[in-house]
Amino acid sequence: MKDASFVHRLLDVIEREIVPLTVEGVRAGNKLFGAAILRKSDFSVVVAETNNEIENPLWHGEVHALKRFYELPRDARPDTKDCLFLSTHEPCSLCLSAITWAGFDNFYYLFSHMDSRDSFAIPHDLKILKEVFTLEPGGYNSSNAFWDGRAIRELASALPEAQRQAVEGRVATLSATYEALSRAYQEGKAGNDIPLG
Ligand SMILES: Nc1nc2[nH]cnc2c(=O)[nH]1
Repeated sequence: MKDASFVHRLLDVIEREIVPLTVEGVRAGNKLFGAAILRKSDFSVVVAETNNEIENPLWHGEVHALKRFYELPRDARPDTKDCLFLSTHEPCSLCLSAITWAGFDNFYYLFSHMDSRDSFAIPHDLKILKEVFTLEPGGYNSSNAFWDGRAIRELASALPEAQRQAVEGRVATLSATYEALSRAYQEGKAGNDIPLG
């Protein structure tokens, strides 16, 4: 079981490292997705990034973080097996593949594919899984030969009740932050040159 301090550290990274980048990214017209790569040894952040689809529709938050990661000099870049992959939203099919090809054995995310569709009005992740891979929501193999993918709230649900509630309180605050980012993105997206907006 992952302890409460681990869960809080992931939320800290989202709040302090990813959200500020995403505020800027959304202001520029990008979606609200973000990601970070942390060292397993001390949970320090190697890179944090945010979605940059207005530059390139492949620069999803996760892929953009991987791009930055591989731009680091080799001696400043830990092996992916020694890293945690953190994503604000459950990785889409593109990002699941990128995380796999980069050699991570894990990822953690805050919001689910269904949240992306229902709370953030971005249906494409689930639609691509259904149309291209014939997968229903929750239908991909979240524990497989390559990695274990876990929702932060699933980790929280295994904690003692008071600790679970403390995590849920922080998740509620973050949800409000992301709802505001979502409104800003949706209001401005008509003029953006993003194929699946
Ligand atoms: N997880 C995730 N899903 C997306 N769907 C569209 N863009 C993104 C992104 O950057 N991350």
